[in-house]
Amino acid sequence: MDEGIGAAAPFAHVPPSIHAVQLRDLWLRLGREVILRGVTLDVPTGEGVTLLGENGAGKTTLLRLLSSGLRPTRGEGRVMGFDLRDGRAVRDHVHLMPVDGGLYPDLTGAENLEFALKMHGQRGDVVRALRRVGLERAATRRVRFLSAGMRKRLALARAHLLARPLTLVDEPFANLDDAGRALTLDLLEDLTAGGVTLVIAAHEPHLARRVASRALRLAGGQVKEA
Ligand SMILES: Nc1ncnc2c1ncn2[C@@H]1O[C@H](COP(=O)(O)OP(=O)(O)OP(=O)(O)O)[C@@H](O)[C@H]1O
Repeated sequence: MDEGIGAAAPFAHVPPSIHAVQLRDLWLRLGREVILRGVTLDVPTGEGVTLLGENGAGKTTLLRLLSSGLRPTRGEGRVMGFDLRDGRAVRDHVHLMPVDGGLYPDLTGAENLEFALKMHGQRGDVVRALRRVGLERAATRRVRFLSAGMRKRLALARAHLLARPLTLVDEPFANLDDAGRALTLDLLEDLTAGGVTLVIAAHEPHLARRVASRALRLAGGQVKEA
């Protein structure tokens, strides 16, 4: 039995939405490049999705759009019932774990987690979270001195502490050893068991699909069932 981090917040204020993601003919242009070309997609709440696609297909871009880091050029989108253009509401309900972890390099491991909790007005057991990912010794070390795999573990601990209803994870298995991959699967499983909807961009479908069984492929700017 896994030791839970025990911080999953009740999201009683989340409006009932049977869909975690609803996109309608969504287009996105970045500079001269059109990355998304009319994406239409429904992801029911609680249904885990593995997002596949070649390098440069647009997976990270789509995750950034779903977390309101980018605005659609055309089309409509809602996440957890909120319009994608409503950045504040989206940020309150969606967590993106970027491929590099998106951590603050000059803060320690513990400070990164404490700061994330504070930003979201949440409480959580940071010491326990660090222990859960085997990073007790990183509590007082600045992130800039951690290895890529350690940063990944720390970012996972943060995603787990925050447990946003829609959690987007970009390449969670990259830079991890076997133990790290097993731990990642455990933590992601915990999230889904707690009702979190996961979208995982990954190049390892055999791993990602163990926790997010529906597979989608992004190619030519469009999303299709894989
Ligand atoms: N800020 C930007 N401005 C212009 N083009 C961008 C920007 N960010 C990404 N792109 C382009 O968008 C396309 C999709 O990139 P993205 O990072 O989303 O792909 P990906 O599927 O996540 O790739 P990978 O598997 O390599 O991580 C690429 O052609 C990339 O060059």
